[in-house]
Amino acid sequence: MAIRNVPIPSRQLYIDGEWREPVKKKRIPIINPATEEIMGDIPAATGEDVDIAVEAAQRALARGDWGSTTGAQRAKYLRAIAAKVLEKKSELATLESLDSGKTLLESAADMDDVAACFEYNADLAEALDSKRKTPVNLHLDSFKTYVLREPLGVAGLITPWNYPLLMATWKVAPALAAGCAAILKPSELASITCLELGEICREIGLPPGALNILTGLGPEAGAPLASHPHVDTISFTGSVPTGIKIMTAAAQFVKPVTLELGGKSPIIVFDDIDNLDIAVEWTLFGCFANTGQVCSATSRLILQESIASEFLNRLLVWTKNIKISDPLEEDCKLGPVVSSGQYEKVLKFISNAKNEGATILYGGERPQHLKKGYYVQPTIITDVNTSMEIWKEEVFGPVLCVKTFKTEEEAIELANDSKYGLASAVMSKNVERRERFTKAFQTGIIWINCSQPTFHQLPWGGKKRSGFGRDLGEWGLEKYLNIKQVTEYTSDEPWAFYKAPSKNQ
Ligand SMILES: NC(=O)c1ccc[n+]([C@@H]2O[C@H](COP(=O)([O-])OP(=O)(O)OC[C@H]3O[C@@H](n4cnc5c(N)ncnc54)[C@H](O)[C@@H]3O)[C@@H](O)[C@H]2O)c1
Ligand SMILES: C[N+](C)(C)CCCC=O
Ligand code: NA
Repeated sequence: MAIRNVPIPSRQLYIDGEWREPVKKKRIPIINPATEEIMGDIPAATGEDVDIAVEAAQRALARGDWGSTTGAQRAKYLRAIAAKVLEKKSELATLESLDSGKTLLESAADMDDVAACFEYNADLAEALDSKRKTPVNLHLDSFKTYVLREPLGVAGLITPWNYPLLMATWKVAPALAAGCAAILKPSELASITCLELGEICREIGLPPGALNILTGLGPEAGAPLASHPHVDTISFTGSVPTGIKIMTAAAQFVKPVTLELGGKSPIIVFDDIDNLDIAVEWTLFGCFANTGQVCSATSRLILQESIASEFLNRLLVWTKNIKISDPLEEDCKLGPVVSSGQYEKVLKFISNAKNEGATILYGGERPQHLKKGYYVQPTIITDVNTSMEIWKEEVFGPVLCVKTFKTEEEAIELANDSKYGLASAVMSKNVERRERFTKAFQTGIIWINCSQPTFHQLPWGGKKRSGFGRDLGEWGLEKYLNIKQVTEYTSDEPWAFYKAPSKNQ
């Protein structure tokens, strides 16, 4: 399905329903991580453009064509966006692969997820109409009360590069479903498909200002959004250090934020599993899908000692079978990491692990057959202890570290031995054991006998240093709503708290 040489569209910022050149006219080159070549460029917004976009968003909220819409009306726009994404699926998937290095297979799956997420949020928007005004019965004659669910206002959405259009959609779709006006700031490392979302919004006639898309650098475009006094909420997905900066900036205005940050998630494999190969494949997928650049990657394998050597042997056989190539090649299962910076970072983690005394059981280097591009072999690291960097820090690359355990207590202690708390996986056929682990895991997402399957009906997010708040499901929409209580005094009788003045007073 690949259109191999899809031209890279040259776009401006998408503000107020049209393409606008950034005030400072700056642009950022787009680099193809598979070839290291410059393919085009994206506009670089600054604070001046943020101001213009915020004003456009405020106008959209004040105008009837967006600000007074019902959920059902907004659902029509969301469904039209979903249909356009599917119509342009092969072009968008190819652009996503060219920009981020993800395999075409995964980019195509992302586009299906993007469309499905817009459709799902269209359903939520429709359902919102019946929940817009909810009476609350106090069983009192003198008061009538109800609760209104209203759009919160202007939503700032700041997203990462690992699933460029999908992570944006997890925020754009519910923000629009809720009736907010949104400003999306995608990652400067992969913004092409997010700009194409602007073109889709233009084509389907989304009211001007309802969604604005500002590409640019974090400190120049993201920071002014986070600290803008008229941005009512920030929803962020990205790294912990940036999350801290955003929370600090938002705190100056007591602005609500939700943070979906990184992780170092465990996958525990017990010796009671029925089928070793099935568990091996989930282990690989859990850590090497999207070249390991997944916030929820289960990158710490915690393996029961009794099956460790057999499991690792099988893991090696499967790992050697992974096709590493240009992400547009058929059957490619592992593409390059996103950028030279990420490439250096991943290799540094591997060399630090070696220097700390761990063993590189497999991989650890650039694949021999690929001379250009930011490629790293899928890497398996053993002889790891819990004080090592490789055990504690998120690599965000195809690197799995392994520790063994004897008892359940040991396994759970190792699993929870992390400052992060995004996801955990357990592989076991014992139902009671699985329940014990589900309860004991200190994370927001639990996978049983699998790792990574994600459904847009379910809440997505973590605890501890992985952040707070949820994307997806009905929880993903709630954060874009203002909950307003209305209390009406319905009695004809005076309140009679104060002594009433006499007639001649
Ligand atoms: N929990 C999740 O759902 C999830 C999903 C994807 C990625 N992640 C995490 O994201 C990280 C990788 O993504 P990344 O490198 O793009 O993260 P990042 O924090 O560098 O960048 C994320 C976004 O923030 C912007 N940004 C950077 N500095 C900023 C500032 N000072 N103010 C405002 N915005 C700023 C960037 O331009 C980008 O758009 C990993 O740690 C990963 O775990 C988490
Ligand atoms: C589990 N998914 C679908 C790969 C999405 C992960 C989002 C964070 O990186
Ligand atoms: Na890129």
